[in-house]
Amino acid sequence: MTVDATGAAGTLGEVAVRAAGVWKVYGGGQTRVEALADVSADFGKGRFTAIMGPSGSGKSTLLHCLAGLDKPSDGQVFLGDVDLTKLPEKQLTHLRRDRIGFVFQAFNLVPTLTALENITLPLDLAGRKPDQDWLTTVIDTIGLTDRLSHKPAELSGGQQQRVACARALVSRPDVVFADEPTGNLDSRSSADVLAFLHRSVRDFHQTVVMVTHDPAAAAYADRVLFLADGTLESELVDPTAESVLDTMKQLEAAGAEHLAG
Ligand SMILES: Nc1ncnc2c1ncn2[C@@H]1O[C@H](COP(=O)(O)OP(=O)(O)OP(=O)(O)O)[C@@H](O)[C@H]1O
Repeated sequence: MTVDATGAAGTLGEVAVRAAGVWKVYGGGQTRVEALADVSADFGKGRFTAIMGPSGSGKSTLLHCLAGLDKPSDGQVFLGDVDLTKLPEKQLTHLRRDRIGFVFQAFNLVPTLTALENITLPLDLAGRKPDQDWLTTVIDTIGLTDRLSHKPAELSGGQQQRVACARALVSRPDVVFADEPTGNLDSRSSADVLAFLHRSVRDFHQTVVMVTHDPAAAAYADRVLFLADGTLESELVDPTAESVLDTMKQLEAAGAEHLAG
């Protein structure tokens, strides 16, 4: 299925990232796995998109290809009008550093640095000065002003993940890619992190693409794409936890029927 929704709820907007006929094939012969099979999708600028699907359906592979962390076997990925699949590794590294933010399930903070130093690390590495107004806005929004001098080990999991989100946003990237950002968190901390990502989109026009297993997490997004066996099977605009759950059940039932048939 080709999904061509450049924005949610019928608003046609600019495209931040585009997958065009993306394939990712591992192995060959009897061990050949089509992790992605001809996936095409647009991810609107200033939108929050969730990617869902059963285990092994290709979610992480798609996220990694979209973020330039992995090369598709075939097809193209555009960040704005730059084709990531054509970029030499060095330019790709610079582009990831300057234009993309990442949030992973394991918070990946540097243990010897304070929360503030972790947040500004991407800019320090790039030799850039933070935009003070934006830095203050991000820090105010994550709600950790009184914890900035703490090391990661002195913060809860939810607080560490909010620091990781702030780090992803500090350079005002074109897109933040989040891979199961709430996978290690309890429901209260998950809600804090998701509310922050949601606010970064709604109030600050950032763009977020998030892989999740959790229907409640997906409900924070403007739009949910559902993968099954490496292909896009379905899409929901303005999702609720209930509508996401229903769609997942339908896809699972269709998958079971397909296997039985
Ligand atoms: N490096 C690899 N070599 C071989 N097969 C791989 C590799 N990486 C992923 N795969 C396969 O590609 C398919 C998609 O994997 P992927 O990790 O993208 O799925 P996922 O939907 O993110 O799964 P999960 O929800 O369990 O994390 C799976 O069948 C997986 O076994």
